[in-house]
This record gives sequence, structure tokens and C-alpha cells, in this order.
Amino acid sequence: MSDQPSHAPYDALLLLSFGGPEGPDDVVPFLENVTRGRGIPRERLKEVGQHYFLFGGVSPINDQNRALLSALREDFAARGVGLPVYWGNRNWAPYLTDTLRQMVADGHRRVLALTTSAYASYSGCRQYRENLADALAALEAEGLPLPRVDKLRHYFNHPGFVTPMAEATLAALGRLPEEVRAGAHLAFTTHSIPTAAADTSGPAEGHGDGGAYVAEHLDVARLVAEAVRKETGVEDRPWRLVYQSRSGAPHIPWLEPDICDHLEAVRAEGAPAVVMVPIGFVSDHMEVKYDLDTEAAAKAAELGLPVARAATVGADPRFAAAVRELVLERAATERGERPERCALGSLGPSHDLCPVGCCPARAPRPAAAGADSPYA
Ligand SMILES: CC1=C(CCC(=O)O)c2cc3nc(cc4[nH]c(cc5[nH]c(cc1n2)c(C)c5CCC(=O)O)c(CCC(=O)O)c4C)C(CCC(=O)O)=C3C
Ligand SMILES: [Fe+2]
Repeated sequence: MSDQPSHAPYDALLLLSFGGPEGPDDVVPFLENVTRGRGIPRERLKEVGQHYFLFGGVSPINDQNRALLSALREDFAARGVGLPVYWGNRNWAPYLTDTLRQMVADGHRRVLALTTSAYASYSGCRQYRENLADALAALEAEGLPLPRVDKLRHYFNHPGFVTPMAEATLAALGRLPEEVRAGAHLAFTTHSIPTAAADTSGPAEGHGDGGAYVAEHLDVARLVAEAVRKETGVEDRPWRLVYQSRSGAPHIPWLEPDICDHLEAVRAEGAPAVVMVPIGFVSDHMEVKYDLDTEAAAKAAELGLPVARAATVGADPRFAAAVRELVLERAATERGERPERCALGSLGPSHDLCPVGCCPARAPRPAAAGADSPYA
């Protein structure tokens, strides 16, 4: 028997994220990177630039990724998993292509990628796979040896993601005035996307109303609502999945209702308070700090509606441990073993390899780490 490490055949983990500006001079070039070719109205861009300037031109996402990197390295070291962890982004330094080039220079040829998006969708999955294909094409053009890159399965229903989120929801409830806690509604939020993108999210056989994107979020919302019911004993607490951060032109349908409209509606129905639970996000980045903590909080204040916002998983050690489990699970699968595939809820563990037709792009482009990858 060979004594191969449990992470074989992988030799490195890549944390693949969105990226964000680190100072005022970065804001406009960052937004140009994000929106290149995506047809976002100029007015919206100006407005979003203001969100970043309000925070000194610094997105919280980079420090959050640094914290997650540290948590992953600590967890791996404590468990004897000798897999180095790298970090690269889609839209800002450290850029994915530079990171992948460094990984190749360091001798890595079999890379597993963890994205900071837990769910299926074009923006949260295939677009990262397109970024990987672009980076591989750049290395190929430089005559470098190409690593094989795989992507970890979606982790929205892993207990290491759901349990901290449920705990954070209870903590947020605890921050509301005592007299409104029992009656407080839960508003689970995620990024709005065009309904056409939602309907085609996930594998082709699941396409239809809301697709995998909405189904996956509803499963997590149900799990968290159920955990809160068990802990608080409140049987009929109203909850709903709502959306935030819409950015497209008004004539294109995006997922609704928006969190601010939802706050208004439940206020009118007599809700005494709302806990906003950003299940769609992995860290308290700008979409959370501005769109919820600033904009939606101001809306709630105007309505005289007490609100609290639950923390995202961030660098929670349970999330880092979940990533380790998922890495070891995938490694075992790649070695031909049949590891246990942990998942809560009704959907079961997500696929390891995105099939052809999964989360299609409007304009087809090469995407790596899926069944339709032009790379090995
Ligand atoms: C599903 C989804 C996630 C969750 C999954 C994931 O995390 O990947 C996400 C995350 C994020 N989105 C972010 C920022 C932005 N997203 C934009 C635009 C868009 N997002 C979309 C979707 C998503 N976005 C879509 C369909 C667009 C329209 C244009 C397009 O089709 O591409 C724009 C352009 C301006 C605007 O808002 O209009 C910005 C600045 C940041 C960084 C925050 C920070 O700096 O802390 C993060 C983590
Ligand atoms: Fe976004």
C-alpha cells in the first residue's frame, strides 16, 4: 500500500473570489473590470462607485478573504493536511492569472478551486469557470505547462455553511428589542439576478421557474427557519426569500421582491420587526455592508421598523473545516473511492463536475473545470 497523502491527487487549493478596491483610486478601474461587456447603465455605475467611496474606496471583501485564507491554513495545519492555499480574484489584485502562474512556477499541476459563491448561477459558478479558462489560455500563450483545475461542489447545504448561518440568525434575533423578538419576521436575502439567468441556473434538467439558484436558496432558508423554530419555540414565524443589489436595466426582469420593498410590505401588514439573513453571501462584503446595513437599514428606520442583520459565515472555523472535508471528499472521489458526501436539506450533495449546459452564458465562451472544458 502506498502512503499517499489524503489530499492526493491534488497538490494545491485555490481560493477564487470576486476582488474589490483597496483605496479610492481603485474604485473606477475595479468597476470597469466588473462591468466590461455586461451592459450595466452608467447611472448605476456612478451610484455603486458612491457606495465604495462611502467606505473610503475600500471593499471589505479583500480582508475577509485574507481572514478566510488564514482560517483555512490553520485548519489544514491542525489536521495534517499539507495542501498549500493560494488566492486569486476575478476583478482585482491578486488577479487569478497571476496566481495561477505562480502556482505553476511553484510546481503545482493538479489544482482544486474553492469559489466564494455557495450556489449555482452564471455569476456564481460558470463565470468563475470562464475566468479559469481565460487564465489557462493566458498561461498557454506564455508557453507554460498547464495545471489541471477542478472546482469544488456547491456548498450551500453543507452543515459548515448552514449551522453558522442559523446561529447568526439567532444572535441577530437576540439583538432586537425583547418585546418584538417572538413576532419578528425572517427575510432571507441573496443577490438578485435576471430571471432568465435564474431559470437556466444549474444542470439543464432542473431548468425552469427560478432554476437551481432559487431552489438552493429556498432549501437553505427552510433549514435556517427550522433551526430558529426549534431554538425559539415560535411555531409560525413568517419568513421569505427576497433579493437585493439589482443592477440591470429596468426593462429586464430580475428576481423580486427587493428587500426594501419587502420591508415596506411587511411593515404595512403589521410585522413588529425583521431579521435580515444574507444567506446568498459568504462574507460581510460591500453588498452586505451597503445594500443591507446602509440602504435597507435606512429604509427600515424610515418605516419605524426594528431590524437586525445576521452575520455571514466569513472565516468561521466551522466553515474552514467544511472546506477541508469537501477537499478530502473530492480528492477521495478522484482516487476512485466512494466517500461520504455530507449535505443537509432536500436537494442532496451538488454535482462535482458541472455538466454541459449548466448555468449557460448568454454568449457562449470557453469554461474550465466542467464537462464542457476545453482543458483536461
Ligand atoms: C449572484 C451574484 C453574486 C453572489 C455570488 C458571488 O459572490 O460571486 C455576486 C457577488 C458580488 N458582486 C459584487 C460586486 C458587484 N456586482 C455587480 C454586478 C452584478 N452582480 C451579479 C450577481 C452576483 N454578484 C450580477 C448578475 C450583476 C450584473 C452584471 C453582471 O452580470 O456581471 C457589480 C456592478 C455594479 C452593480 O452593482 O450594478 C458590482 C460592483 C461583489 C463584491 C462586493 C465587494 O466589493 O465587497 C460580490 C461578492
Ligand atoms: Fe455582483
